[in-house]
Amino acid sequence: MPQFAANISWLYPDLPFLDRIAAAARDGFTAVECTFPYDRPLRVLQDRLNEALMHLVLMNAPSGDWAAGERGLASLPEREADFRLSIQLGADWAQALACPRLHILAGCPAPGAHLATAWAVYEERLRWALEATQGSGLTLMIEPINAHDMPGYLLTEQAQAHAVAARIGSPRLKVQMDLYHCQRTEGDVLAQIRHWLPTGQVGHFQIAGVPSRCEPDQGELPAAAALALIDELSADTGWSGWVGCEYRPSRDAAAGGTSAGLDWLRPWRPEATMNAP
Ligand SMILES: O=C(O)C(=O)[C@H](O)CO
Ligand SMILES: [Mg+2]
Repeated sequence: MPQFAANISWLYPDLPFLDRIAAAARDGFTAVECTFPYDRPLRVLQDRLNEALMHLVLMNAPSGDWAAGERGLASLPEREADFRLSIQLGADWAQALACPRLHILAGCPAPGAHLATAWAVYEERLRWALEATQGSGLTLMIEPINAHDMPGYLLTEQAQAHAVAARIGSPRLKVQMDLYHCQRTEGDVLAQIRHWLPTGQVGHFQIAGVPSRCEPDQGELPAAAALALIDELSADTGWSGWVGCEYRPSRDAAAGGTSAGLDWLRPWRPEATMNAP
């Protein structure tokens, strides 16, 4: 059975960030993931995770000036010093939170930038990050992201990410396969899962409906078939990661919010106590 993590940067939007951990626990999750936890007190975050008996399984390294349009620093030649600091900070937080996976966003090269240089810088930076975090137990993640949501983002296709991971060749560098981005960019998501999961280079899945990015069963993503395939291939290959629920709930608080929209998850967690009716 796939294991599911609630992405608390996206789910439970009607609650304060820290309260989303307990809300996810009430809905039967045993793990959460998030994007950027850095503006909350680390100690409080640790306490909330411990109180809810919740694992944090994925977070992002700081990714530059988000408000100014930056989406990671890893491929930006002029941001080397800031990139290194972001990895050090992200790794420190991940370790303090016992989070085993740290996503490093590739970044959006400036319009007109020399792309071959951006790719070379990206690979060199990932190698540096692996070296800098050696002995930490952290797995570093790279994620192809679709160009509708993140115009100009360097890494958009599964094959690009897998080629980078294969060239670098570290068991601590894995691909974060977000089925929402994959379906939007490349389509044919079942064939993509069947092709890439057995490589051993997929370290995490995420899921959302396409194109709305709401509950996974809304829209064109074959969510049930995708989860069944992950289940089947996990049994064949021994894959044992998480599926992050990274979507924007379609129901507001008055309509039951995130919890009421979790019906799609019910077949996959028969043992869990879920608040959803
Ligand atoms: O946007 C996504 O899909 C992600 O998973 C990243 O964390 C970007 O924040
Ligand atoms: Mg994602």
